[in-house]
Amino acid sequence: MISRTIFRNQVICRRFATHAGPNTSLPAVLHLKSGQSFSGRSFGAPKSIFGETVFSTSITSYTESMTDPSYRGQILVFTTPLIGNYGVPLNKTPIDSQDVGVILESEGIQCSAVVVADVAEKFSHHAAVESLASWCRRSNVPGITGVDTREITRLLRDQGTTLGRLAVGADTSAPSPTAEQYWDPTTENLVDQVSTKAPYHLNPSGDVKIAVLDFGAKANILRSLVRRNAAVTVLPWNFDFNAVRDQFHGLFLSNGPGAPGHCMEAAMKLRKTLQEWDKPVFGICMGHQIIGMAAGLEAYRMTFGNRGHNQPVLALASSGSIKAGRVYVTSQNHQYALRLSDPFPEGWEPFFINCNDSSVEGIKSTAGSGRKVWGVQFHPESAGGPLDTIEMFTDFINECRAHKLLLPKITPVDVTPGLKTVPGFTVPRREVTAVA
Ligand SMILES: NC(=O)CC[C@H](N)C(=O)O
Repeated sequence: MISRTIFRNQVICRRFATHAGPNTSLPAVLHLKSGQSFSGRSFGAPKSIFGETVFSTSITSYTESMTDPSYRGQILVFTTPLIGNYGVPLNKTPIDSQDVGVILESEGIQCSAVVVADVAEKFSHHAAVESLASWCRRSNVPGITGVDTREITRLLRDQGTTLGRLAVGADTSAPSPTAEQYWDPTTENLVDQVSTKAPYHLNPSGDVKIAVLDFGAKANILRSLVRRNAAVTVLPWNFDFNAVRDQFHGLFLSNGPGAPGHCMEAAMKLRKTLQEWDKPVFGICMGHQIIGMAAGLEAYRMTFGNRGHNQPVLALASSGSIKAGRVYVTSQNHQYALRLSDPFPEGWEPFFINCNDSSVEGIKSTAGSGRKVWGVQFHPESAGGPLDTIEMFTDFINECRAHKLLLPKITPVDVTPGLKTVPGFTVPRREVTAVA
């Protein structure tokens, strides 16, 4: 049985692999605003683009990263050298109550371009239907292969996230762009481009009603709520939640692309919600930054940002499945963070801190505040990445179930059973700045 399945997959892969290789006929050049240029070959769409050049250290899940709406406007450099070797799956599922309509993180590729050391021309995976090059071509997204991604990453790691241009074909013989020509995606409200335009429902027969403010929600966040039997209503990012809040048992704020400052309007509406509504609120990444801004904290642009699936965070407080003193390995993709203020706004406390750069990784309402509100900078839903903190979704749903509904709690799974807590362990304060 197993060998027959392997044989069938090999036949399928060979069939697709024969006509799915990269378009190696065109030259491509990645220019950085800091002055460096890297020459390689084009694959995917034969077009040139501007964007913000960022690197991710994730070793798997290029399909999930590329469809994550938080990568909107970014030229994504993969530090893993061989990308594309398991191809790309069909991004559709039959709609049923437990489903959110896609296999990947959104309907299509969200990043502006991809940069890889060595794009795989042949791919092998039972669910793959096409190559990375073919998917990029079909999606009108350019890629460059054959460049030294170690060198690019070392530059970005020293000077910080840098604006870039991927020039393809005839554009490669044009001079590098001038500083004024580079387009900075963070000057635009990218959230408005990716958020749903109209409210929609998932799993309407679920027993707890959750509103999701969609700043560019990854599908696995919606899946993680639906799988815990939530009835989910997804609302546009600037929807007036206060007008409908009585219909819901909890509010969730999603991840999203670009600068959080563009969403100040949402933060001000949330401030009113938090003053007048006592039900649970949970936010991830952009959602966490908006909760922080509503609480009175400042969101600032980091020099480097964190993108990868191996970011260690230390829990500073216990809450639900999270134990103070434990280090959790997390999936991350962000450029902005909340500033650690001293004192913290009244009624709030830091929840997690990053073990590498000491940035704020989570905040929560204090026990005495009368509220249950948490935000985390990392991605508990991962896709891809480790599931160390996945039970934070169970914690949120349980708080919503307990709040006046009096439904029984779901038992969380201990996903890190072997981990010991280290009472009193703190991360030394480190300053991370760009090399001049
Ligand atoms: N994944 C996210 O939600 C990212 C939030 C925000 N765009 C940042 O870069 O920090």
